[in-house]
Amino acid sequence: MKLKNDLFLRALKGETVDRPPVWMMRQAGRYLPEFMEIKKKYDFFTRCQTPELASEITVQPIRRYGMDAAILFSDILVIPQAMNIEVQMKPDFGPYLPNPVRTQAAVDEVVIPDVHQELNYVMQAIQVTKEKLNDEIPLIGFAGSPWTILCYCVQGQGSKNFDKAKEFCFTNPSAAHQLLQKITDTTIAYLQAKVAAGVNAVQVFDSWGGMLSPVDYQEFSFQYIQQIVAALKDEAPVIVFGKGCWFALGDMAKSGAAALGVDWTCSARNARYLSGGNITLQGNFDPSRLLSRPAEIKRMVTEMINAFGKDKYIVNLGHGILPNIPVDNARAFVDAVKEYTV
Ligand SMILES: Cc1c2[nH]c(c1CCC(=O)O)Cc1[nH]c(c(CCC(=O)O)c1C)Cc1[nH]c(c(CCC(=O)O)c1C)Cc1[nH]c(c(C)c1CCC(=O)O)C2
Repeated sequence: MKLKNDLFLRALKGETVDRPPVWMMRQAGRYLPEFMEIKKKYDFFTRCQTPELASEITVQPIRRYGMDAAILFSDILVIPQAMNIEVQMKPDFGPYLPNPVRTQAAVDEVVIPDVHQELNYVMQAIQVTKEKLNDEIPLIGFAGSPWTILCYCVQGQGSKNFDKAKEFCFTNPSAAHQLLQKITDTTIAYLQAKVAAGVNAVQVFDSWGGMLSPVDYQEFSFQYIQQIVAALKDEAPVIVFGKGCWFALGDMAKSGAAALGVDWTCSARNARYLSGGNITLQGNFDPSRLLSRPAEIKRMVTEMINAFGKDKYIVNLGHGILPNIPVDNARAFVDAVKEYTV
């Protein structure tokens, strides 16, 4: 079915456009009052697991601002949860995994699930969301990178440096690679199922890739992302976003990905240079810059588009939107793109 607004998919193909498409990482979230209303009534995983709620939260930012793509409300941690690892979302704390995976025996206990069964609620949420979107705009599905998922599985919670996750990789690489491969196999099946259920593109979030040195990144992160891209690229366009991973843009550009995410510490010029100048890039507004006044946000967004160029470019933030962003500032970000003319 042809979408009424296919700007995002055209940018992923590298086609010439009048203006670049825009969406925001974590756009379905806590800066929206209508999201907070739902959050008051249902806990985190209930929101993820109830297709009616997940689809409603997904379309909330679209109704308010009219972005060019929607991203399914869910979380990267539904994968470890489906792999027999307990995951809790503690209010005002974040993810908490009471039994972190830190030994070979614990890795052996991790299962590769039947994603159609264990994560069937995600596929249902996709179908309901597609109905609500009514072929207006594309829907993005996502997963965490295997390294970023391992970070939570081993550390057991968020961390400034993920020291326990790194210690596990560096002292027991054989067990670490077995865990990474189990996560990779599950993620491939999961993303393939999401595409079959109706998502138009997928994004892999390597949120903690930048914690690794370039050499360790190859061993513990990139080779697994490469497997995911290779398995998915003929089924849907794949966006790879690695926070702090500017050093890997060259390898990522050759991976078969349709587009690469960039964070705000890398200039547009550098990102184009490092990625070879031919692949679509996505990013990279500093999420905290949405705290500037709306007029200044608009000016900076226009400058950002000029720096990346309107083609082969998707306007986004350099990481997820912060909960304390005023709703009118988020609107200024989206409107600046829609008002863009060369
Ligand atoms: C690392 C990571 C996680 N989850 C995710 C990542 C990768 C992206 C990134 O780096 O930001 C991905 C994610 N999580 C969520 C989405 C929704 C879709 C979207 O709008 O982008 C997406 C794409 C919902 C969520 N996931 C979570 C919330 C907030 C809690 C809540 O709603 O109760 C939302 C809206 C909880 C969550 N989930 C996670 C953390 C660290 C937290 C708590 C801290 C935080 O909120 O940022 C793990």
